[in-house]
Amino acid sequence: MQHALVVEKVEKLIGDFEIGPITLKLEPGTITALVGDNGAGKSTLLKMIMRLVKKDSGRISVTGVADIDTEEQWKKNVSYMPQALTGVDPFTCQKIKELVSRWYPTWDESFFQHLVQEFDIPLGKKYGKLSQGVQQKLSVAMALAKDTEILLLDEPTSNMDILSKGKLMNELMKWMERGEKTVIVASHQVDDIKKLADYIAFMKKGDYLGIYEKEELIENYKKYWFKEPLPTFLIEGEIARNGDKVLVSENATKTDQHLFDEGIQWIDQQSLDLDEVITFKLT
Ligand SMILES: Nc1ncnc2c1ncn2[C@@H]1O[C@H](COP(=O)(O)OP(=O)(O)OP(=O)(O)O)[C@@H](O)[C@H]1O
Repeated sequence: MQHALVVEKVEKLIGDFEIGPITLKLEPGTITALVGDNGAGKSTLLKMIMRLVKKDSGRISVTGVADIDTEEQWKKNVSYMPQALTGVDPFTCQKIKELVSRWYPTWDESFFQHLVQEFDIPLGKKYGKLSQGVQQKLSVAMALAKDTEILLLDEPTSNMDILSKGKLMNELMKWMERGEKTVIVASHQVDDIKKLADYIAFMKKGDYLGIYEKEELIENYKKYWFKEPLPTFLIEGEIARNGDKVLVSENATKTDQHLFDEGIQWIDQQSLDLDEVITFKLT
């Protein structure tokens, strides 16, 4: 399988804060949510992929090309929506769009105009005068209109209202159907992750905890209820207990087998919600 984006053993030291090593191999046609606590290193990873921050070691390659030499080649393949645009406050949205779009040979003007309508973006207004939510709408509209194969989104909906978030989800899903698109989205929004992500990659305090298929991850985490108190020894897969009759597992297959072997019967069993899974992963 040809991966669309490969991040291999990437490391970065910021002061005494270590990020990585991070290894991610992303298949075309997938959305990966990058999830972690504040300051975990998610934005820094996206910036390293975007070459805005220099990595100390490791390799980042796109569609099998280890070193894309020119800016031009890079821009054909990758677009990035940062948390905030800097240095553009005095410019109108229209001007910013003109400055950005000319660099992208794949720029889709009619799609951009569709997003302007959909999100009600005031093209004639100065960026610095817009609310943060509207600034995000412009950023995301430009990122999608670049129509590159790889798209990196850093907290795209953190300031958006509920209606706009929903619209963006739908636009992004439709956008994925345009071709072999590969997306990484750094997000704290569980609803977005639930709806969009095929994979979830976790970071915690600079450490990379791995990448998981979302459905598989949800299936693995289960809560069990028992009639009788549990034995004191650790059950395989166990990660938490509430009292002595409720157990949480991160590997339901192993837990089921162990309980069966020990002749312990549960009275109820339930999958965890994604926000609970994320909480367990990051604590
Ligand atoms: N330019 C910089 N100078 C100094 N420290 C930095 C710089 N950029 C990032 N850091 C530090 O690196 C760490 C990772 O920051 P980063 O912004 O990548 O985290 P994050 O996971 O995106 O956080 P959040 O969820 O809050 O956006 C933090 O401790 C941050 O303070």
